[in-house]
Amino acid sequence: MSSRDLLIRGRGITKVFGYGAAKTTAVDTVDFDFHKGEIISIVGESGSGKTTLAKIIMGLLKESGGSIDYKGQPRVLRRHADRKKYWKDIQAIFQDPFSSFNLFQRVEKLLLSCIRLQGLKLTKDEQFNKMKEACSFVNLKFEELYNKYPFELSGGQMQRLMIARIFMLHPKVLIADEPTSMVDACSRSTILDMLLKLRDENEMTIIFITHDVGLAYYVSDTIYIMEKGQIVERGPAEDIILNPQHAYTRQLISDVPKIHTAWDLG
Ligand SMILES: Nc1ncnc2c1ncn2[C@@H]1O[C@H](COP(=O)(O)OP(=O)(O)OP(=O)(O)O)[C@@H](O)[C@H]1O
Repeated sequence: MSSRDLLIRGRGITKVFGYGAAKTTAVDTVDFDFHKGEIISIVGESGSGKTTLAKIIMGLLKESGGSIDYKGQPRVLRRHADRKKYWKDIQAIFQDPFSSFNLFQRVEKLLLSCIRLQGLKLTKDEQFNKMKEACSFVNLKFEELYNKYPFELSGGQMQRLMIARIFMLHPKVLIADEPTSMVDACSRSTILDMLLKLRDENEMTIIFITHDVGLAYYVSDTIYIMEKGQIVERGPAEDIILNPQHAYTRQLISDVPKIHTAWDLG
């Protein structure tokens, strides 16, 4: 991919929590280059710093050191207006869908807020059709969700609803932090296929945050392996999985049975 397509570039990103003996370096001098339409997975065990890095990219946490460029310019998130503009382009789906929604806002209000965020002026009928279209994209029936509160939905329905929001918002970048943690294997591949379809339709950049090397191999163009806050290996998904160079990558892969051979259920 040419440097022309470079969308987000991070250099020396570091995040330190706490002070003195209680100090934790959650993210340690991380460099990254994410391109338009690229699917990236950041893979590592629990506590390796993936979510902290995702929150920094998202602009929800301030880095202790390093710099991020967005579309070739230093990213500035000082004023509310800067953040609002950035969040029009970059959206996230987090592990726990219940933490992402206002639980006292009905489903239709939640979807309507996406239409407002885009600044669209639509008639009631057009609004209804847009919400219906977004729900059917993720195999949800809008009529069945109408008038319901998020806490009345299952975890899987909530995760689909989050993707429906992304469908409506058309962000340039999506950060998906374990987006299929609440669904069974079958719904899992449906959700992944939905996200890949969005990438194909919108040239969206997707950053998957996961501990699952198999998922990373299945969906990504590029894999970053993260251990104890550092990126220990990065490269095309095929190279990383089929020809891992770092001992930690080899260990992650060996924990997944038969990642690149057919499953033998006999
Ligand atoms: N707000 C915080 N205050 C103090 N320490 C934190 C905070 N958030 C994260 N940490 C610490 O930073 C380290 C990295 O945590 P992080 O949640 O980024 O890891 P992770 O790889 O996303 O883990 P998981 O897969 O379990 O979500 C951990 O040691 C964690 O305890």
